[in-house]
Amino acid sequence: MVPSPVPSLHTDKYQINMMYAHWKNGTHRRRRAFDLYFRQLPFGNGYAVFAGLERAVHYLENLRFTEEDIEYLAGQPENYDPDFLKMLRSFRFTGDLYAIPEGTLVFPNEPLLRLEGTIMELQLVETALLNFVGYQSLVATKAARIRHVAPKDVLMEFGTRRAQETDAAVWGARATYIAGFDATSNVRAGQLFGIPTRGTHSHSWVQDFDSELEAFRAFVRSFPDQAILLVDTYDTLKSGLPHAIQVGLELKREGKRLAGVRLDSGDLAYLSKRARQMLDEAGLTDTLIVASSDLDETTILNLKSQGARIDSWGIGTKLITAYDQPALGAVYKMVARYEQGRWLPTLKISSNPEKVTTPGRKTVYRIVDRKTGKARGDLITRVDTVIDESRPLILFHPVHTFRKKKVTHFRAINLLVPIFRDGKRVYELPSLEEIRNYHREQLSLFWEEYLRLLNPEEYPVDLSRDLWEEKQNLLNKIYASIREENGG
Ligand SMILES: Nc1ncnc2c1ncn2[C@@H]1O[C@H](COP(=O)(O)OP(=O)(O)OP(=O)(O)O)[C@@H](O)[C@H]1O
Ligand SMILES: O=P(O)(O)OC[C@H]1O[C@H](OP(=O)(O)OP(=O)(O)O)[C@H](O)[C@@H]1O
Ligand SMILES: O=C(O)c1cccnc1
Repeated sequence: MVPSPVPSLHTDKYQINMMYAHWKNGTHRRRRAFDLYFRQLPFGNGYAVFAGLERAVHYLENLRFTEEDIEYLAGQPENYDPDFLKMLRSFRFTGDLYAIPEGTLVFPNEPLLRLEGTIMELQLVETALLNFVGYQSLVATKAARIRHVAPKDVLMEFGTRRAQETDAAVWGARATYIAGFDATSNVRAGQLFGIPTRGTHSHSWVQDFDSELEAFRAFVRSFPDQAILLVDTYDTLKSGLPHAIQVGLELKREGKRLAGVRLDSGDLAYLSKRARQMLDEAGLTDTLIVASSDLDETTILNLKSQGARIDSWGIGTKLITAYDQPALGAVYKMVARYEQGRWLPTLKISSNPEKVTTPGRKTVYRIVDRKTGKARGDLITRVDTVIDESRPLILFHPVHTFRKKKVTHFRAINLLVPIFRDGKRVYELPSLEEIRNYHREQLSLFWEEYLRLLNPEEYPVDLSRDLWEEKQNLLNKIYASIREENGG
């Protein structure tokens, strides 16, 4: 099922104004190239998980200005020329898109998307693309951190009620599934994407009955074998668990099973250990223990270190809102201009050398050691660079250039694949299951040193020598011309 299209006006006003000014100047058809990337890893993690491509594809494919959009723009104080608005009626995305597949582990400064097209269309789409990729990659990365601390447990995404509105809830749920979550509570996300949906019940279910026992009996009657009973409405150890056990034993006598109990407050380590003991002593050894309540990777890791006996985790607020880092800070920068039949690299200078953009149309190779099957580093090259796998490759750090290494017996995997050519989609979107499996394979390419949660090793992302030199030359040229203009 394809979600409803993203409106073309889901953009910043300045994009429309630049489109208009280009149109007025007759420069709107200039061909340009942009890279979308981020500069810093979120949550102190050693990698990010790329997500957001599927939405970007639907968006670009369906990009249209409706009559209502045009009417709205006509009423704006900018007084757009009616001919410009007329032109928008037939507006379509006509450019090329290259992208890294969803689920890939990605690193700072690598182009995640490269777009080539008219300046007018490439300005328009900037905002929405940053919006999709930034948020979905952030949530996928947060989910990957949680999966890392609970590799074998059942992980359920419970965030919708705390999410930043509807789209964040459903696309966020999808991002968590890519990164290894097992299910979501959001039924619409299940319908749209085929993610398994799960649910227990709330405190109000228990409050709605005269007694907790009656509430539990009524619930399991509707879901024999599947019910998970929330045991903390009154008193977890003295009321909730004894009642759940009583109901569990009644089910057992009928040849059925109490699927689980959910702990939602108190000391989750202590309570889960006691719950396991009480359930086991009653013979309910296959009744699982689910926990929820403000969880994230740090709490889960702590609970595990305390010996918590929790089989399944329901995680909401801190996951869906990327609580400890609410934005990825992705950027979209012009990297090349097509002039007189050739692409000219362009860059944006910053006082911070790490923020100077890398000019030109580029791609990213993942260099994988053939013996160990592990990634040695990523290499950003010019788009037309072909890496000869039969010859040794020298990788060097783009800022600390003395940090070098020689790699032999490797595979060089080009991460950027064509998605659109001349506005036509040339890429078949993989299924969500394929993306999720691919993500798991991606993780196996990396040594644990890059994957650990705390102070991970920095994974090398290097520039090819010619690209590095091109950047230095362009920088020197720009500074020389600034000096000249300022009288040396
Ligand atoms: N043993 C534990 N070690 C570390 N953190 C824990 C442990 N048990 C629970 N927590 C976490 O401590 C926090 C407790 O939250 P809070 O103080 O709101 O209390 P609560 O028990 O959830 O009560 P209520 O839901 O009634 O407000 C939650 O984030 C929970 O995940
Ligand atoms: O804590 P989070 O990670 O955000 O997970 C979702 C929370 O949402 C529910 O609580 P809520 O108080 O909203 O409703 P309830 O009555 O069902 O407990 C649930 O019980 C979890 O505690
Ligand atoms: O199914 C649940 O237990 C659930 C779903 C969403 C939020 N809190 C709990």
